[in-house]
Amino acid sequence: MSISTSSLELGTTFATELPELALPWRAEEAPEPRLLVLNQPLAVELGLDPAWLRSDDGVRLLVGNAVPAGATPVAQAYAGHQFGGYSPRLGDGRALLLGELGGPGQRRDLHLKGSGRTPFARGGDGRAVVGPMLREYVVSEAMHALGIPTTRSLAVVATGRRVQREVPMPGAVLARVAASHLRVGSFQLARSTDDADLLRRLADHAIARHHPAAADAANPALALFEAVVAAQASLVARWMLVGFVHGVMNTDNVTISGETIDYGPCAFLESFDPTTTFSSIDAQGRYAYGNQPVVMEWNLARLGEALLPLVHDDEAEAVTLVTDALGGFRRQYSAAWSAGLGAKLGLTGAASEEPVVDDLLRLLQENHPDLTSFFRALTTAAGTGDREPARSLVVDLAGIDAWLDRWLALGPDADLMRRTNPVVVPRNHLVEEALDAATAGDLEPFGRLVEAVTHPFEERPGLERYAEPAPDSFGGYTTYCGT
Ligand SMILES: Nc1ncnc2c1ncn2[C@@H]1O[C@H](COP(=O)(O)OP(=O)(O)OP(=O)(O)O)[C@@H](O)[C@H]1O
Repeated sequence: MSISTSSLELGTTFATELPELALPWRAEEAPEPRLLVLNQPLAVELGLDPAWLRSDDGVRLLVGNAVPAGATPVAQAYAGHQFGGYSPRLGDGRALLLGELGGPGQRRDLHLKGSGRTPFARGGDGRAVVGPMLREYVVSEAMHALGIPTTRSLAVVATGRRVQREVPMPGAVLARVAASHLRVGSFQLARSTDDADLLRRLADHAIARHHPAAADAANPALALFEAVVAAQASLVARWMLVGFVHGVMNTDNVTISGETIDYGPCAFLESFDPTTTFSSIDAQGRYAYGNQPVVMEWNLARLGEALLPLVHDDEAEAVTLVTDALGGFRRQYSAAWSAGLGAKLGLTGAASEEPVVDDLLRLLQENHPDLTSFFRALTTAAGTGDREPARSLVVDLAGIDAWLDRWLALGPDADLMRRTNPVVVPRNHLVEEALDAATAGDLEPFGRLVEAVTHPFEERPGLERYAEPAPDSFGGYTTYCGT
């Protein structure tokens, strides 16, 4: 494949269809760009030549120093509720949509994060630093490997610039790929302008790009809303099943596509405790693990409000229709959670609806075992009959023995459990260790971590430590990884 910056074609659908939400802008020049990590499989999937991306020319593209001919990089405008408070004007303060890869039906955004100040930067410096960008890289790729819809990470490039944080840190740009960067906040902004045509064009754009079946519905805007509700109910159930805590579920971090976006103060549960948060800026625990479904429902209500004028001319009727559609969230979330939990226990069909499934939650809440280890221990019990690994993780031995008797009597499918319960998730202490090393210039631990978390269902010799909880158990660990 022969490709260069000048021959790379990037679509401009968003910029041309929604100019009110797209501010043409250029990245800040990176003085000494250096590729830290390239996602070779993703590059190939996108039809990009990894060897070219590694070249000086490719790295200049990935850091924003060069723009392909015909491309129109834009900062995208959006609004959003952050920790419950409405910000009317957010937008990409430190990011740019370079353009779209692929044709109709398979368009994907190529986007830069950390590429310099834009008119949406407010007081920010427009920059990002190596640690958090590598963190987004490794966690998003882990999520993808776990089968959870997510934005993807194509590359992280060090800029060669020191960025002022608490102490000066090495700067970096993340090249991110997403089904799109349309957010609930994009609709909130469009609605706030009172420009009915803009709101309509945004909905049409979202339907064409993500939920094309809605175009043929009697009420396309309502069908779009229903499709986003369904996608997000499924997504949050998947987060909950692996113990993922997003950490900053503001409406500007909820996509219309149903992909997970923005890996800031996120982490995976270790000890099972629904009140767990990992973000020091979330003092109230608004975005705690156990709150995530209800927070997502709240965020979707904000999307429903934004769509009201498109749903029906009569506002009262529109509210009724949107409220009914939002009611689908709880049903769909519960169905996805129950089926997923059943699969984690190797149970399908009627067996997955047995009370033993829900009874496990009580056991988990009372004993706080490490979530990932516990389900792998159950996998062992189903496969070999060895109950000791599971027993070793709980205090209430009589309780677990009685529960194991009832569950094993249902004949759980150990193969299904092996495919469903990861051995490896990006545990916080391992991520921090790898990022600290990378920030100091040693990328080897990061490479090993990526290798482990992108094969989450494999028990591989030499990688045992990636399956182990932190030695001091991270139940109460709080971090905000900064930006
Ligand atoms: N250093 C910064 N300079 C300028 N703007 C910033 C900076 N950090 C964050 N922002 C802006 O603040 C808002 C909220 O930030 P948040 O951390 O949710 O987004 P992000 O991580 O930068 O990007 P994304 O949500 O696309 O992953 C966004 O509008 C973002 O562009």
